[in-house]
Formats: sequence, C-alpha cells, structure tokens
Amino acid sequence: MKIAIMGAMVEEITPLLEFFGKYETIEHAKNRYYTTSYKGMDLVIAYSKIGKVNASLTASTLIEKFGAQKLLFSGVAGALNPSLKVGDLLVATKLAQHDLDITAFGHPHGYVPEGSVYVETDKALTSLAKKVAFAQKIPLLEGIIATGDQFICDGVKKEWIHTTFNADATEMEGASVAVVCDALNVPFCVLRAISDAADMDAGFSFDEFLVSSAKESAQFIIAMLDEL
Ligand SMILES: Nc1ncnc2c(CN3C[C@H](CSc4cnccn4)[C@@H](O)C3)c[nH]c12
Repeated sequence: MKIAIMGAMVEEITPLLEFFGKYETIEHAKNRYYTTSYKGMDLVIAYSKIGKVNASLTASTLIEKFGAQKLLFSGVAGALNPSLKVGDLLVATKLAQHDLDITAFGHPHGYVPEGSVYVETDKALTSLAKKVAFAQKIPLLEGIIATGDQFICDGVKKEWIHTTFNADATEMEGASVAVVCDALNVPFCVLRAISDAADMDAGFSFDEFLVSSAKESAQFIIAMLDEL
C-alpha cells in the first residue's frame, strides 16, 4: 500500500520527516517529494507550498506520478467554530471553497457547474481517525472545512465563511486536495490542528502556534498510520 502524507508548509511535514528519519528525496515540478517506508507501507511525503493551486499540483503528483493509493493531509487551520481552541484537532467530513464565486449566474457560493459545493472525505479514514482519538483520549472534532486563497484574519469575513458554509475551520489547501482525490478516486482525509481563531489576532497566534499545532497534527497522522 502506498500512502501519501501531504502538508502545505514545511513546518507541517518537518515533524513527519524527523519521525521517519531516513528518506529519499525526489525533485519534481519545482517541489520535493520524500519517500520512505513504515511498517510495510510505502510512504511519499510532500508539502505543496501555500494555496489551492499548489495543493492541487502536489496532490495530483502524489497520485499520478507516485501512485499514492490513500492521501492523508496534515496541517494547521484557523478556527471558525467558537468551541475550537488553539491545539484542538479537527478531521474534515467535507470541504468547500469559500472563495469560488459565480453567484452572478445564480449559483451558490462554492459551486461551479458539474461540480458540488462540498466534497466529502473518505468515511473509513474518518472513522479510523475517530478510533485513534478515542483510544488516545484525544478530543477530535468532525467538521466542515472551508478553503480559500486567503489567510483569514478578520472577524467579518470569518463569520461570513462560518455562516455561509457552516464551516468549523478555514485553511488554504484542503478543498483542492479533496477535488483532486475525489476526481482520481483516491480515499483521503484532512486533519488540521487549530493555530489561530481567524480573527484580527490570527497572524500573531499563527506565528506563535504553527510549529506546536503542526506537530500535534503530524503526531496524530502517525498514530493513524499505526492503525492503517
Ligand atoms: N486564519 C487562517 N486562514 C487561512 N488559512 C489558515 C491556516 C492554514 N494554512 C497556514 C498557511 C497560512 S498563509 C501563511 C503565509 N506565510 C506564512 C505563514 N502562513 C496556509 O498554508 C494555510 C491556519 N490559519 C489560517
């Protein structure tokens, strides 16, 4: 079984590379892909760089070039749900693109023809995440993620995304990964640890908690691998 583990920022995959220790590095399309093995599984690890386009390219490459049969996304996110605090873990049930807008033609936010507002994640992987969380007594929220090419740091925009998509968290890559994996029939999950509240203090909070929250997410992904 070949498993892809993807992040967007180097900080989101560094804990993984440090854990696995030994890996090959393959340069491709202005990016680097790290291959290793773990408990009989072939792993390919990469960070896409920030944003939906970069995430789409990396997810596609992980599947089409490296043959990933499952894709696990690990990273951080901004909280939209007021019950989510820094360090809390969220596993996505479905994802939408909050900045996809052809409402001028009567379509809902996040929708384009022949598409759907939400893309659902793999139920088996989500169940696995819940099993791991229960076993390790880690609180894990199942929720909706809204993705867009914007770092959200404004209460008004935060509330609009939260309300429009009933979203629990926001980030900049997950929905792209979802579209790619759904189109290529690859089971995927998106796990995020909260780094900020997507409000006026988000930049400061993000800078303070990126590394620790990214590590939390990565450690949880490793725990999922142990049960795969
Ligand atoms: N409030 C928020 N809104 C939107 N996305 C997020 C995230 C998740 N990631 C982190 C990073 C922020 S941009 C970036 C650019 N340069 C340096 C650091 N981060 C981008 O990959 C999305 C965490 N909090 C978020």
